[in-house]
Amino acid sequence: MTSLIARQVAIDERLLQTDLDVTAGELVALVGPNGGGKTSLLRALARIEDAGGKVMIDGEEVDASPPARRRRLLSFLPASRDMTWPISVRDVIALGLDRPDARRIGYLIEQFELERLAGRPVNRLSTGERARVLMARALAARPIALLLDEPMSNLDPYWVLRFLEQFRMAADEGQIVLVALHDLSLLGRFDRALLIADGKIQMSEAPANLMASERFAEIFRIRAEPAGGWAIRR
Ligand SMILES: Nc1ncnc2c1ncn2[C@@H]1O[C@H](COP(=O)(O)OP(=O)(O)OP(=O)(O)O)[C@@H](O)[C@H]1O
Repeated sequence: MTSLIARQVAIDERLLQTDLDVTAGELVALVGPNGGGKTSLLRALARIEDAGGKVMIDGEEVDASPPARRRRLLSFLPASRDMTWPISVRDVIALGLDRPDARRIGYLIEQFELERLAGRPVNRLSTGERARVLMARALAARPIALLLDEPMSNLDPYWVLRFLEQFRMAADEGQIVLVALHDLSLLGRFDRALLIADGKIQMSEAPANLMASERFAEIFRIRAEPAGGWAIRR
């Protein structure tokens, strides 16, 4: 079974030594308070930062893979939507590929409804539009593992649902999908949720169990309201 296996990854003062197993087909959410370590964990898994330990994807050690292979193993979507270069939408998506593939780019432009914007420089898009372009780029090479940092933070409700649909499709097609997010109302759409705080994975549970737990409320400093939603826990 295709999986991502991380052993003893750590970043000084930000991420304690962490082991993690994620199986293809599983949609996994990563939640936690601000500064808890979500981005640090994703960056450690993507080997963007020197995090020690090792990360294996589908049995291959990421550190030992040449750049072109690494692009097939994983893609990391950063939380920032900043893009200052005047590169066209089509060309930004192409950056996710090793070699030109007009069909693949056309498919992604269609999936993310970017036809009208395809020739426009990305620095002249709205934030949500840029989020769609960056997601298309992250998917372009059909990487085995998708490591996505707050991909839905700037999206309208339609696009939140469309992104969730894309993630489910990716998982169903055998990709590994790990998504950091803050919107707890979306957690129920995931198969498993990891709660990270103080640089440590504190819990790994089915979302409903996680949200019903005392530890979850304590770490987030919120409590569930009887009528739905959340209140500050004092
Ligand atoms: N470049 C950096 N250098 C040093 N410390 C950092 C750096 N980036 C983040 N940190 C610290 O590492 C810890 C974890 O940060 P991280 O960005 O991983 O959290 P997060 O869970 O993604 O937070 P948020 O929800 O605010 O995006 C925080 O205490 C933060 O202050």
